[in-house]
Amino acid sequence: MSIQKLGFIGGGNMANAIIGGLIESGFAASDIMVCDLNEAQLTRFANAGSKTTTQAVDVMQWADAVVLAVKPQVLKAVVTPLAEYAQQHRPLVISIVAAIPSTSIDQWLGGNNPIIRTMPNTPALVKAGATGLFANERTSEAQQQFAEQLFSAIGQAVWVSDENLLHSVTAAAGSAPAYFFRFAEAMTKAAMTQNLSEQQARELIGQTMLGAAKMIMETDESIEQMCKNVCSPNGTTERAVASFESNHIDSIVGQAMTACYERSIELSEQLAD
Ligand SMILES: NC(=O)C1=CN([C@@H]2O[C@H](COP(=O)(O)OP(=O)(O)OC[C@H]3O[C@@H](n4cnc5c(N)ncnc54)[C@H](O)[C@@H]3O)[C@@H](O)[C@H]2O)C=CC1
Ligand SMILES: O=C(O)[C@@H]1CCC=N1
Repeated sequence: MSIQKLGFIGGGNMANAIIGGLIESGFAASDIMVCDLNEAQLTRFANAGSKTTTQAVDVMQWADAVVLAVKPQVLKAVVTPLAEYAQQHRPLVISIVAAIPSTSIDQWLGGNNPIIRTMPNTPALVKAGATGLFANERTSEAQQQFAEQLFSAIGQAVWVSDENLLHSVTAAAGSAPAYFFRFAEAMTKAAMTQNLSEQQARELIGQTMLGAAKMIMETDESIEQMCKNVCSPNGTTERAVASFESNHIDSIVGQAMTACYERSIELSEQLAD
């Protein structure tokens, strides 16, 4: 079965980022249907030319591929009533929901469903997302190719063969834009104490983060060496890096990512069946 019609159950922050990036990459808005209980959330999708509904069953009956994009805490209640439609229509199910394993989603949808679990992130909105993907054994090669094309259209798609690695992907990518935003916020505050305006700081810091990221993605130099290349002996950068080291930056970052990883496992243990 070819996949053309893409449905979303949940039209919030992450769905909006994915849909925005897909339309920007040329995906037809009219081939997208979004379901959300909050009609205000649906307006932006309708304005972009997508179909909208407040009934998840409409998506399940219409779409060739259904993206589950509600919060983990409500997923079971949302999908369980859709089992009969999943069994009849058997769309490809793509979950962006953190922590909930494909086995639980499959059980809640009546069994034997092709499911691809993903862990995307919000830079998808500007086609610079990073997404981890895992396919259960009922997905076809064509379905896996569709998912890869979908998430490659909005950034980098990385397959994992062990679904448990999606906990690690959550810590390293799914949640990680927040780490960089928080770091940029701290840099902006510091820059403003050094008399740059907030706009000047935003432009300089944003471009520097973008440039560093492009160097990581487009060169083969180690990240450690690229850091050393900035540190002129006895210069300015050495002082900044020394300050980071004396404040145990590796420990700070490691503790944060461990907290994220452990919360993902905790949610899985709490919510999976
Ligand atoms: N925000 C992010 O950066 C990322 C989020 N995710 C995952 O994406 C999922 C959604 O997260 P966000 O978009 O941030 O949350 P959100 O709260 O912005 O969006 C969730 C949407 O689901 C809607 N909803 C709730 N119950 C519904 C129902 N019964 N039928 C239809 N829609 C319903 C809500 O009205 C809301 O608009 C979560 O499972 C999260 O773990 C994954 C990767 C990144
Ligand atoms: O914070 C969360 O739970 C979601 C999943 C990854 C990013 N946001």
